Amino acid sequence: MYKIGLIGAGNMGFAIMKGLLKEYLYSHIVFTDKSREKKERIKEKLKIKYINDNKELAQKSKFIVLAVKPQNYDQVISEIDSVLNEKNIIVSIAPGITIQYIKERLRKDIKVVRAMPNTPALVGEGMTAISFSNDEFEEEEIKDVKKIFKSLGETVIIDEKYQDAIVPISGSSPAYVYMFIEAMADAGVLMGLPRELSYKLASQTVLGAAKMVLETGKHPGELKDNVCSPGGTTIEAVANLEKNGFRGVIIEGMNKCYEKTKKMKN
Ligand SMILES: NC(=O)C1=CN([C@@H]2O[C@H](COP(=O)(O)OP(=O)(O)OC[C@H]3O[C@@H](n4cnc5c(N)ncnc54)[C@H](O)[C@@H]3O)[C@@H](O)[C@H]2O)C=CC1
Ligand SMILES: O=C(O)[C@@H]1CCC=N1
Repeated sequence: MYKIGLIGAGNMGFAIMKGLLKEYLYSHIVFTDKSREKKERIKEKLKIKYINDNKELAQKSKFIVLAVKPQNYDQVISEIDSVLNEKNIIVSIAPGITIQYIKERLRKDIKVVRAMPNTPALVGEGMTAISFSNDEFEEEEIKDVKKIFKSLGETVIIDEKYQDAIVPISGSSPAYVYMFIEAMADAGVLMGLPRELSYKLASQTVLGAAKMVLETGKHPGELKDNVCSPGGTTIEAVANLEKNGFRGVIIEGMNKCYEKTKKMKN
């Protein structure tokens, strides 16, 4: 019997497995994927075993993480449904798919966790928001779920009603943070800096600024003010970014992401 079985070993499935290895032995984890080549590559890289059949994986795992695209959920759920029992816990990481949606597609009353992780799990700096179906979970099971996601980085437990809003703020947001880093590096290159040096300077600065917010507890506005010397260089950039709608563009983009999440499969 495996502790954790992952169905789907793509970007997120792989990041989760890599993170899990900080807390669990590779012999506690198993996975499936449609792609034979991907399975072989991951087995080679992480030493985690794969199974070819989703049903067999469900039969042999306590926690079953559905790490496939939302459009594959129905098919995967119907494949594993017949072998699930009350000891199983399904962990869904798909945007917009509710706990109720999954429960309605299962013949038995199986416990379902809805979580939204992100790919920085790969380097132990993930952020996962977790919701439990109701009070049917035992203390030990809640502890286990927290431990699974804790091995990927930070966790918060939230009411499921907030899950759709988690997607733009931490599930999808690494993408736009990378765009920000890329844009800063492009600007560096425009000014004559070598590309690699630009990436290093931009990404360490994003990391450092994020740590400042988390560790000083200061308002981001105050931290920004501390960088802006009166009549200095920074305020020139800040004023120009404001003129071009820097904040508005981010808020609007995230709102689009939220609207799309709500349309996924609720
Ligand atoms: N990529 C990200 O940053 C995040 C993704 N998610 C969610 O995680 C889930 C997976 O996303 P990604 O890993 O990015 O997608 P992906 O496309 O990289 O991986 C999905 C994997 O599932 C496999 N697959 C498809 N159908 C299958 C089946 N019937 N049985 C077994 N394997 C099957 C595919 O071969 C593929 O390797 C999605 O629901 C996504 O919305 C959640 C948080 C962040
Ligand atoms: O783009 C997506 O649909 C997934 C959900 C969160 C991050 N990636």
